[in-house]
Amino acid sequence: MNPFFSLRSRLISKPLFVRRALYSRITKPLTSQLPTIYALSTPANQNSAIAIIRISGSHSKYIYSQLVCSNAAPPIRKAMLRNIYIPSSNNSNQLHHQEGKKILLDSSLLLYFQAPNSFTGEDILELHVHGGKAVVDGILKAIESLHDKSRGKDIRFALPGDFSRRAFQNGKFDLTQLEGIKDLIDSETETQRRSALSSFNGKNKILFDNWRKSILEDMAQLTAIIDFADDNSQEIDNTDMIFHGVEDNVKRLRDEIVIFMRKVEKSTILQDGIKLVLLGAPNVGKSSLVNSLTNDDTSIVSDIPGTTRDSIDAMININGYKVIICDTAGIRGKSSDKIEILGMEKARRKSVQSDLCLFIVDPTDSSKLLSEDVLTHLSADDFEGKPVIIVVNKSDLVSNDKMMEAVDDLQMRLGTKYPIVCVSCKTKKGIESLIDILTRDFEHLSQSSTDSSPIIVSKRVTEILKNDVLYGLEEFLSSKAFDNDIVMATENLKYASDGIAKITGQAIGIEEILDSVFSKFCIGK
Ligand SMILES: Nc1nc2c(ncn2[C@@H]2O[C@H](COP(=O)(O)OP(=O)(O)OP(=O)(O)O)[C@@H](O)[C@H]2O)c(=O)[nH]1
Repeated sequence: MNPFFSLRSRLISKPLFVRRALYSRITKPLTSQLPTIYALSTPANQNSAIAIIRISGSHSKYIYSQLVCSNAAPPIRKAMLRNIYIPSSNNSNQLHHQEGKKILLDSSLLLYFQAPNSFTGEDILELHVHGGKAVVDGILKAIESLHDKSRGKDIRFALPGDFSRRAFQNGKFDLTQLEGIKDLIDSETETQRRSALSSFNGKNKILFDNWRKSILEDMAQLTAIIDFADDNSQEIDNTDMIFHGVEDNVKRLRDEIVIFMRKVEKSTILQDGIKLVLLGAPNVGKSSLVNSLTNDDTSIVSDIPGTTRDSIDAMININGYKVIICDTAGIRGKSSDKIEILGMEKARRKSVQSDLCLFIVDPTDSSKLLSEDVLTHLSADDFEGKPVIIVVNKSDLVSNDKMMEAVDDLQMRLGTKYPIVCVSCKTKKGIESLIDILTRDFEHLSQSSTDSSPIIVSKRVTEILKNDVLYGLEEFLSSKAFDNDIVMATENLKYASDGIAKITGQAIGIEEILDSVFSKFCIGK
């Protein structure tokens, strides 16, 4: 028997493909047997003008009719203003409907989406209700009261990520797109939003699908070699050529994935935040600069040297970049104060671990422009190659000539290695130029610019890319070189292609993957 028989049969037995194909032909969602779910999709326990309750599943229309006390079908995809009442279908609520009196809960805007043309692929009802706690609780209770399993009305509160999970199960999105939606909701800055949007729009999905297609094509070629070898056929005498062709493809793909991973690595800085550390002698204006960049009073500013005795981290947004700015205790000469010594040591450590440093100097006293401590720190081995910007602060206190003198002096002692920016935290002069320089450095650090979106993928995706996809491709390349065992080599390619299937959610037995992905979503998503 051809050793590839089972391999080939496994290749064509992807249940999700089959399910997707089926889904495109029928309108009934694949999740139609599941309970109808509902949840508050906007933040809980907060008073707001509007709160949105989302309901998804086959009983959405029933819930609509019970809440609005009408047997007419809801208009599809049309906003409608309706009174929402406590449902009468349930015995306990009969009391509320004595003498035909309906109990009004709210007057709300409703939207109805009919399967399969909805986010989940199921019937969806959205209730845009007034955002008071009592209103929301009352309506959620009203929906809950409609659950009656004996009458086939299985209705339950949604678990975290339930709506997205249904969207996935009904083939509306793949996992990378849904992770993109989660990132979009979590995004705090413009660059995070842009990268999340490109995942959500399916940019990564297309890339991953193409990679998988390429591996499957290579596997098909190798399978053909085995088939012909089994038949003892002379028809393919150029098997070596095919093999080398596959090998070249795999090498190309491996290199492409390595470059992709590098870009992902650079882009993760956007999620975690760029670490920006401020250094300089006491009283040069480090805390004032933090406040100028953040436009608030994050740091304590005082004219007593040594006010900042420990490092202070603050998350700020500079031109759309998430930045963890660290105001340090400064670097100064000898001190006998234990806390000060610890603070300076921490400042050194922080600067070594940072992505970028700002060295702030004060031009008012040229004798203190660059202390020996600062020079020693800049030339330290563990600081080698660190991007640094020299900021000459307090420009409002010196004449233009004195400022130029200070800049010349700095260039003479430091060379042209570091950009020098003159600012005044008091008048804000030069702060915009500093932000421009910082933005260029951030672009460089994260390999992102307005024309090239950074790539952010989840930790789950990077781990599978590394441990399954790249591993499988590397193993293919080495097992092939080792003993030309095509069966073994092809199994390695299968391992890589299954890895991609796990990423997008096309793999067999993905329940545990789904649990791990959707548990990170919030309720109502
Ligand atoms: N005129 C003027 N004064 C400034 C400027 N920047 C800071 N200062 C003043 O300089 C003093 C020290 O400022 P800080 O921001 O506390 O300096 P620091 O470097 O954080 O000080 P340490 O916490 O001691 O390390 C304060 O009185 C500030 O108001 C500036 O651009 N112009």
